[in-house]
Amino acid sequence: MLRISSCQQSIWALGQTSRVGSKRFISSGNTGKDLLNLDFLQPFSQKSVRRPPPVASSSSLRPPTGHYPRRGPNHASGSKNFDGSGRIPEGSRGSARYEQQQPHIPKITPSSVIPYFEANVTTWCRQMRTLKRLETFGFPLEESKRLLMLFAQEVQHGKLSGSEDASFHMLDRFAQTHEESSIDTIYSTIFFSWLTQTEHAHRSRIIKKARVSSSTLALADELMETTSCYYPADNFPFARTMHRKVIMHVGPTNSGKTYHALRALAAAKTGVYASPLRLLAHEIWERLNTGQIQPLGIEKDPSDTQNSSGGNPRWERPCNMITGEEQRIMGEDVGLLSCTVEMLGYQAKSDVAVIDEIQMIGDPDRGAAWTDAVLGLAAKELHLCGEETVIPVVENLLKDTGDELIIRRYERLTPLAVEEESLQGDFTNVRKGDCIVTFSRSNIFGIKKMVEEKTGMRCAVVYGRLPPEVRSEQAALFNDPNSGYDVIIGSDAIGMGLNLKIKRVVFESLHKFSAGGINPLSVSSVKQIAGRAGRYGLHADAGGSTTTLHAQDMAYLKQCLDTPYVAVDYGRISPSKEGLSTTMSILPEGSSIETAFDAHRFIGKIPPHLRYSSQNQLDQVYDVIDNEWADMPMEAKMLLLYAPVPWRDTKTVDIIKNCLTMFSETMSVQFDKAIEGTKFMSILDEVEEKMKDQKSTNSLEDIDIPNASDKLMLLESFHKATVFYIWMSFRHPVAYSNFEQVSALKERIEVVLNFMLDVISKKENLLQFKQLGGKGRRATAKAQDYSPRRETEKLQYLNKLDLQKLKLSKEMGGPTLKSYPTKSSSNTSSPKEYS
Ligand SMILES: Nc1ncnc2c1ncn2[C@@H]1O[C@H](COP(=O)(O)OP(=O)(O)OP(=O)(O)O)[C@@H](O)[C@H]1O
Repeated sequence: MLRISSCQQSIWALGQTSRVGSKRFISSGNTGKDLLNLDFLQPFSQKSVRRPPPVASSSSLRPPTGHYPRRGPNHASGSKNFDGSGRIPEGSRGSARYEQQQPHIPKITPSSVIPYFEANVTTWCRQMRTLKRLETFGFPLEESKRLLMLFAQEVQHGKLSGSEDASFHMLDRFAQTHEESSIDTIYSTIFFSWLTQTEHAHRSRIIKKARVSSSTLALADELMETTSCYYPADNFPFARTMHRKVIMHVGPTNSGKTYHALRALAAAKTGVYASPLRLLAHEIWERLNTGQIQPLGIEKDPSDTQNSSGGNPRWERPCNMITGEEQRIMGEDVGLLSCTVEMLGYQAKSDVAVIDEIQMIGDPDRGAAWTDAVLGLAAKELHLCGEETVIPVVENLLKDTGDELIIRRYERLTPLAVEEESLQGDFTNVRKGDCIVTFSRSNIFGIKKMVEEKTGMRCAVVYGRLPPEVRSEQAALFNDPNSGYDVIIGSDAIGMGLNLKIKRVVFESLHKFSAGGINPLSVSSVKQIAGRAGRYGLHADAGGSTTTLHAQDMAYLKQCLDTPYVAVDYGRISPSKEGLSTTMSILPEGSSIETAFDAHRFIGKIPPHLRYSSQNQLDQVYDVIDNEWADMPMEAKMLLLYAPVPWRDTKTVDIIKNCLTMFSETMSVQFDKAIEGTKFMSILDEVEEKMKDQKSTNSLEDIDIPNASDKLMLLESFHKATVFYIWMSFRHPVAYSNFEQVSALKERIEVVLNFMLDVISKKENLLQFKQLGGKGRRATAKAQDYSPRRETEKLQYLNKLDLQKLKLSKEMGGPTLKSYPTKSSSNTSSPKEYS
């Protein structure tokens, strides 16, 4: 636990000492263990009043006027056509693409919603977590008990389930697709909408029967008002002044969706490309600047020449780039911008905006950024590229904006064949142009070793923990026919964003470990990954194929490719920074960030086609921010919440904590001090020495790095720490003043990581090969040399290295105030981007 010094307290002078919120008491299941002995509920728990459910037509489900949800002051008049029905969307039964299977979640059919609601209300009201949650929101315990008792009584007497009331409280959400906590959430939001109903008779009854004070009712009203977001489109007044033309480009992977949207962008005077990945933002930025995207309406001309990047000089479009950690500014008056979706700004109008991978709107962790982008981009023409499955969610979002929606459907440009046979577990069947997909990091290196031994071909590797720069480099090696890297081994990170010359995708496995155990890959993931084979325009022999390593997986592969995409049931929404701050100001003093999020999740009304973002990834964040840095000012907490912090990586988090301590104590964060006591620099130096050895022998065979796998992992963590520092230096340039040095360090790590990827499969047996079906025959490894291009680059790098190290050690000594070429950063929000 970090100690908060007195100096820190004076900097974070909010005087917050007592914490009310804690997540510990919130248990996940309704097991009965957390039931309180709430005698006050006994009169109602025994007699469940059952009545036949009313038939709720979609029109009858419209919230009555004069009730919550309240609309913000900026509500656009064009949004009167919002349906607000809460009806169960077509195709919403199936598992959502990004959700875990939750077998313990009850199946509630539309016709059993009301019996379910009434029969289980007492259980919900009796749960310890229900009462405790109300307490963290500031409701007095005794009043909460009486309120819950009255609520249970009224529910059981059918007071909330007449057709008008059922629709007002949106009871049909019980029958929509569920995630783990949704039953609890739905009960809670119904409870609050009941509590804050405005009719005089209702209020008098509550005051009289539950003996609730007016301050408690006022608190409920205030919380309801600040946490409700029933008309999220209203949060973007700038876009609401426009009548936008929204064009959805939908179809399978490799069907040309993005191609058409990008042509419109390249022809626009002003425009923005929003990417799911840093890598992709970079790629599009480069392609626009170097004339590799043919602007719509501009034809090829026989007299056209090629620039050094292979682009057409007539098509070059100056474009800036902003991601969480990088800014490439070509000029102040440049009309185009490529950025990650979390870095979008909503204060400027443009002609064309492109949002890529729109189906990410359903992603539990990041989906809210896509929802904001769809609602908030003030573009005359908004292009959304992605899967067809997301159309209903977008349609629902746009009902509230009055925009025009055009849907363009595409077919795959090249055929994708499923091969008759698997590789029969034999790596000698691997061919040039294969991409082998596996889901653990150690498997990746094990397979690389096996393939290299058995076929003599070299393998590039791509997986999620690798920095995007290294992934790009590995992809370039695979795409370069002269590099010697003929095979690529990857995790599902290959599914998005890299242009790879894959001829065949081979699944080592179709199961992946994720929270909750080992689960089969979703249909959508299988299609997306397999679809990378035979990228249009990259192969002379157009078309690709897919298969599995093991025969037993073939049936599931075929089944997935034959199954239609599963619908995205709902989009995601997150409380805004401002919303959270207001909520914090209403909650009891010292409340945690987690309590503020909970208030939004468990009180506020949101439209039926949206859900709040998942809390899964925030657990570690709460641990650090709420427990260790409880006294940190709200603004600093919010910044940290959106910073690129790999919360599960304790090595990186330790460095980040050092940075935060330095920031709070001295307002000067020196990176060398933050990493003091770690092995990071010594490992980096050690590997760089090995690179020099390799330079003299020109062979990897004699390079021996003990515990290379562990060191690789540490270097990956080290890289993430540099990324965090650079990100913070954009927000606090004076305090995080080692920007240039840390950037140089980051580049060094990237080069070393690439080297390690080569070394590692040579020296370590990372896998039980039998498990992979290897026959144990050790083929003579062919000595592999680097391609001339790569070798020259490496020599140049090594020559620069000593110079750089010298400079770095001098410069890291003390605080230096540097100004950076491009620090716009009016937008410091949410770079939780994937890289
Ligand atoms: N009409 C076309 N003429 C030339 N090249 C095209 C055309 N359409 C698409 N391409 C090329 O085909 C490849 C796939 O296109 P694109 O990236 O637009 O597909 P996509 O449907 O967006 O797939 P993904 O979702 O996998 O990115 C790209 O390299 C693109 O430049």
